[in-house]
Amino acid sequence: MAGVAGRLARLRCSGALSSPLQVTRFPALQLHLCGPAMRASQKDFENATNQVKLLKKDPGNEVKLKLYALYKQATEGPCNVPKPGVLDFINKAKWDAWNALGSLPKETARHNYVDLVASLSASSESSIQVTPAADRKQPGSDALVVTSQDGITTITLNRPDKKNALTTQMYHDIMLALEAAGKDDSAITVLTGNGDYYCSGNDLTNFTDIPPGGVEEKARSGAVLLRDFVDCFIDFPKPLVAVVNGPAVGISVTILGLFDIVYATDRATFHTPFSHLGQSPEGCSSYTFPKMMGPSKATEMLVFGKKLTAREACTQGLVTEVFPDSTFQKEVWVRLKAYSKLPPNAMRISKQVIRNTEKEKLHAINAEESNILRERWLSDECMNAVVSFLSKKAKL
Ligand SMILES: CCCCC/C=C/C(=O)SCCNC(=O)CCNC(=O)[C@H](O)C(C)(C)COP(=O)(O)OP(=O)(O)OC[C@H]1O[C@@H](n2cnc3c(N)ncnc32)[C@H](O)[C@@H]1OP(=O)(O)O
Repeated sequence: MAGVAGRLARLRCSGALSSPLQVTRFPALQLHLCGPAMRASQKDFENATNQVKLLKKDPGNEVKLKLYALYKQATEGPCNVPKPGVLDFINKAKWDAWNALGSLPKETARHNYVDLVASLSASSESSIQVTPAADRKQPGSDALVVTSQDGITTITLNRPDKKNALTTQMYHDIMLALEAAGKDDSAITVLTGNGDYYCSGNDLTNFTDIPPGGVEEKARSGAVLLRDFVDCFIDFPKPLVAVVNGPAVGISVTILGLFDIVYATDRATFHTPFSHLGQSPEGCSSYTFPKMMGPSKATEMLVFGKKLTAREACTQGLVTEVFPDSTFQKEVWVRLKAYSKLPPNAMRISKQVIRNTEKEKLHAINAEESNILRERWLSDECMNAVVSFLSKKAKL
């Protein structure tokens, strides 16, 4: 554990790569202002540092780095600490951002900080004032888009530049979206991705957001989140369809066993590299995969990380049907629109007849997989894999 703790200490990030609130957890953010402010007063600056803690929306890593750099410049002046080593990538990113401000005067930095926080607060306010269509509560960030049309509620993963990797916020938003979709007047619910990927699985930077309770607390809360997330798929009451628009990795693959239909473009691949990541299967795949494809094919995927093409996944029963990429969207949506016109109550009841017998078992398996993963997340094998990816040394 000492090795893990050491690496985690380097991974730990209080503003650059984690939640918005962590911007405020730098020791340096304890105020010790000196000198008069010329354009933004000391009071404005203090208010702004408090306002940052109240932002409702994660401003993203780039903005967090800017805030960090401006804060340091405003309170300490030009960067005056040694450059961190190349492997200490988080502190190096922070150092780079601060150092890039050169000899910017403290007063200007203070003013820019106040301006930046004001603009973030304004956009955060306007995003929660938007009245959602069809009385739907909108997700907490743009990373998830929920729409309803033609009797279909579509939940779209919308982080194409990150291959739709799932942030902690997105897990929560997907759960809320599923809860609402389960109760709305649509007949079918679809999960899909925006961009060239369907989803690259868990966002590995989630591991860098360590709470005050340390890595054990992080692993514990991660396991609770995972269990709750997968429970929503087990319990989803109406037909749930995955429109797999590109490659799928990790948890986005394992939960496919809980969908009622999986349509895939022939460009999609299905990859569960848990051993490579020092992790273990989740999403009830330790049960659904052997059941659908037999234990040995499931082992190739879940233990040895064999990546399946869409056609192979279809042969194994993980995918319902594969479509040529050029006609994928058109063919799939025509099909789904026709299905959505079928009597919704009959579809809902038929789904429940098919699925309900297994529900209790699936919940127990989900709880067990989540517990096992909690242990795995504390292992050196897992931490090494995450560090390798985040330091850009490894890709799947
Ligand atoms: C609480 C619930 C936990 C549930 C447990 C879940 C487990 C899992 O899901 S395990 C699977 C985790 N996923 C991965 O290990 C995938 C890691 N990503 C990759 O290996 C590659 O990015 C790729 C193969 C998915 C795509 O490679 P490529 O086409 O070369 O694209 P880039 O690597 O340049 O990616 C663009 C951009 O996106 C970032 N990114 C992609 N995937 C993730 C990810 N899973 N987590 C964090 N970031 C990811 C990537 O770092 C690039 O970012 P920039 O460098 O900033 O552009």
